[in-house]
Amino acid sequence: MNTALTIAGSDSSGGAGIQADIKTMTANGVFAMSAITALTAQNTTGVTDIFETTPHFLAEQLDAVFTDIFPDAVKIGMVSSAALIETIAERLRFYEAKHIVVDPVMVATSGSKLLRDDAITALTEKLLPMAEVVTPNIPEAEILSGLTITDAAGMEAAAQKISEAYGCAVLCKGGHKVNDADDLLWRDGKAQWFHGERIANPNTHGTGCTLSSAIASNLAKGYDLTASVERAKAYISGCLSAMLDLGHGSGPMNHMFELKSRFI
Ligand SMILES: Nc1ncnc2c1ncn2[C@@H]1O[C@H](COP(=O)(O)OP(=O)(O)O)[C@@H](O)[C@H]1O
Ligand SMILES: Cc1ncc(COP(=O)(O)O)c(N)n1
Repeated sequence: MNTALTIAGSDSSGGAGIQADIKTMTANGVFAMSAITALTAQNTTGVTDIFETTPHFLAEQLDAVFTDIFPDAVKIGMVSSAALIETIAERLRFYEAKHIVVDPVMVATSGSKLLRDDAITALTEKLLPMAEVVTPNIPEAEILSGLTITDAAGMEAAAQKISEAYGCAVLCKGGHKVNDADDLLWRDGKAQWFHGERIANPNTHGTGCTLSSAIASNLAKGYDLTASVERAKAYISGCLSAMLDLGHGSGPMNHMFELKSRFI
């Protein structure tokens, strides 16, 4: 069985973070492992507290995973401090980790901040250069590029700038647009668009976590980046189309929309 590791924060409400990642990897047929960067006290309406793992304990988790079951792909999500980012970069370089997908999580769908301001430089300088692909949403792409994005051309310009600055492919996600949900991949100087029908579902808690984990799962199974993004788009569209409605805020998605288990 192919294996994937998520390095991210725990979401107590189960819709985003480590929990979304493990559900996604499982539904996509890979064995999921985790290294937890922080515990969040969170639900669909917001984050009330964050308890960070120490860099030492994060390194211990990474050592435990890499020395036993080497992951075929790694997804990195919420990492709130520069010290934790540096630990991840150092350990992943040491183990020569393959197929690294970085979701530069900055703000939760509910509006709560998940990255300290002083950690942005560590993220760009240490993690992006190691990434096979980085998956910013539009506000994150604006911060990473320093550009304002108002249309498709703006997504291309920002993705190109980030890609050229840090030497990685960039998938600028279109979930924050109004008319469609088209995502743009900038790789090796070329743009490639992935069409997504906009689904009228207000429950989008965890969409970014889910997409990046689905991409990592597909890379783990041996698909190339284009096929991995295509398959991940189909997966997120399925999760959103299932129209799960839980909680009082922007709720989580249904990862079981196509599972045909006799235990469901
Ligand atoms: N309402 C929607 N309909 C269809 N796809 C969506 C919708 N909202 C988000 N997506 C897709 O979900 C993925 C995550 O996008 P986005 O919401 O922009 O990320 P984030 O959760 O990081 O803010 C992207 O592939 C995006 O196109
Ligand atoms: C622990 C954790 N990690 C990430 C997110 C971002 O979620 P989204 O995928 O909705 O941007 C979150 N809300 N909580």
